[in-house]
Amino acid sequence: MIGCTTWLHPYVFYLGAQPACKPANLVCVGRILCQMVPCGAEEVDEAIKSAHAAYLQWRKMAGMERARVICVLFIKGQHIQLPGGSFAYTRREPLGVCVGIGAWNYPFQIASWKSAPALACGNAMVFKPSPMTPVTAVILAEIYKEAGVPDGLFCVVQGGADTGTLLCQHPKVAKVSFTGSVPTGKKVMEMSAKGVKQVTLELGGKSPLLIFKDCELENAVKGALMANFLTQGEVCCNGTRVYVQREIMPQFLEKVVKRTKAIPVGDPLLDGTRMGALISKPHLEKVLGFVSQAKKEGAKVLCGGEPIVPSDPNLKGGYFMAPCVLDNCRDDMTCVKEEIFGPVMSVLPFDTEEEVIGRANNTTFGLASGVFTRDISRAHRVAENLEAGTCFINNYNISPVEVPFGGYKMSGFGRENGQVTIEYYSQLKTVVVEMGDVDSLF
Ligand SMILES: NC(=O)c1ccc[n+]([C@@H]2O[C@H](COP(=O)([O-])OP(=O)(O)OC[C@H]3O[C@@H](n4cnc5c(N)ncnc54)[C@H](O)[C@@H]3O)[C@@H](O)[C@H]2O)c1
Ligand SMILES: CCCCC=O
Repeated sequence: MIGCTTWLHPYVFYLGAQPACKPANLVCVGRILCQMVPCGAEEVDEAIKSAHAAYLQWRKMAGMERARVICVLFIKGQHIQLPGGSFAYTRREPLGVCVGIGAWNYPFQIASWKSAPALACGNAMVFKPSPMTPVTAVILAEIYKEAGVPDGLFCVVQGGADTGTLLCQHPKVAKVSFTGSVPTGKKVMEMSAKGVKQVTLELGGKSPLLIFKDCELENAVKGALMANFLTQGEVCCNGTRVYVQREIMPQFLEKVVKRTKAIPVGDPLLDGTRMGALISKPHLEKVLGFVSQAKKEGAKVLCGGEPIVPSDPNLKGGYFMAPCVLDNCRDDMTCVKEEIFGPVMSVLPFDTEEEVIGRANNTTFGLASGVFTRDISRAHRVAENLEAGTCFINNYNISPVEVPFGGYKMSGFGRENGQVTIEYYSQLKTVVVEMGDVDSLF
């Protein structure tokens, strides 16, 4: 393990049932997966120092040399011609030791999306996974080690808010890339500002999905399911406010409810399963609380919204719930305004394009959005007018690693994935070269 600081003890981690992160030999949920000790000031300092020592060697390596252990994107500067044959050029240089702090819902991807470009640009990274999902970042450290990444360059520290705070406040840290909720993101930004550290914030969302009457309805229904129920609905960019043009609402609801009721919920290691358990008991209770609140505010539950105890005795301790579709929703309801982060779809009618764009943008979030229509002009017009970092046209939740991902408004700033990531893990040095004599004023 490369400089991988992982201790065993008091932190107790329960196994959720996320297909992406679940070890293959464990099928039970609600049981202890592992126990770890949160890192304190001494361990955090040790990890940052070891990352810094590795960085001093790594930063000197050419992109081609780094490419032997990590697939390096083309990192290049510019040449700028000046009068009299003089010129300037720019170099993209690394920032130093970067910190990555991750959420629990995409633990391996978040660790990879942050560390791979950071290392490719010549930085070191100290990564803190969520205390709910501490294991996969350690596996990533082992993968890097096997690939030939130098010792100390990628360090994993375990812990929660206190450890995260120590990382953000450490004077040797040049940048913090954070994925998590808006309230924690604000704290991270505040702490980083004190040390004038660069920040990338990948925060929460409450994204709109607009379904026009001229859409291909089967695709729109499938898209709405992808936008709401992928990974138990625990996805930041989910399109949980589903606006459907009034004329097609009955057909849409009939199809969406039929498909939702048929989603196989259970053991994510089985091929046929399409939805696992939620991450924890408190989170399940929070999501169910949103459903109760929605009912009190006038929403109608068309299906799901209640806990499920699967028939398999191995799954009895798990935090399963039936995916839920809410009808009769209004823009002022809690379920429509707040991020639920569970399998709950809120459906709302609309009449005109102008009206729905105004309603879709009436939120402090701006992570993603989607539109289903056969009208190509409308599709691009809507994409332009929605205030969000991503707009999916005639599909939803397609996020390949080549494509930039990130938010507008309170969903954050900076981008992950794609070529543009280089800008967020490097700084620009300008070198000015005089080819003649110095024309001095003095
Ligand atoms: N935009 C994105 O790319 C993206 C991706 C995944 C998840 N998310 C968001 O993440 C949230 C769910 O994740 P969560 O519950 O783990 O979020 P969270 O904000 O509670 O925690 C995120 C991380 O921050 C750490 N942390 C907590 N307090 C801290 C502090 N004071 N200083 C430094 N670090 C601190 C946590 O230990 C954890 O590692 C949702 O809002 C979801 O939308 C966003
Ligand atoms: C595209 C997946 C981003 C992760 C959000 O929760």
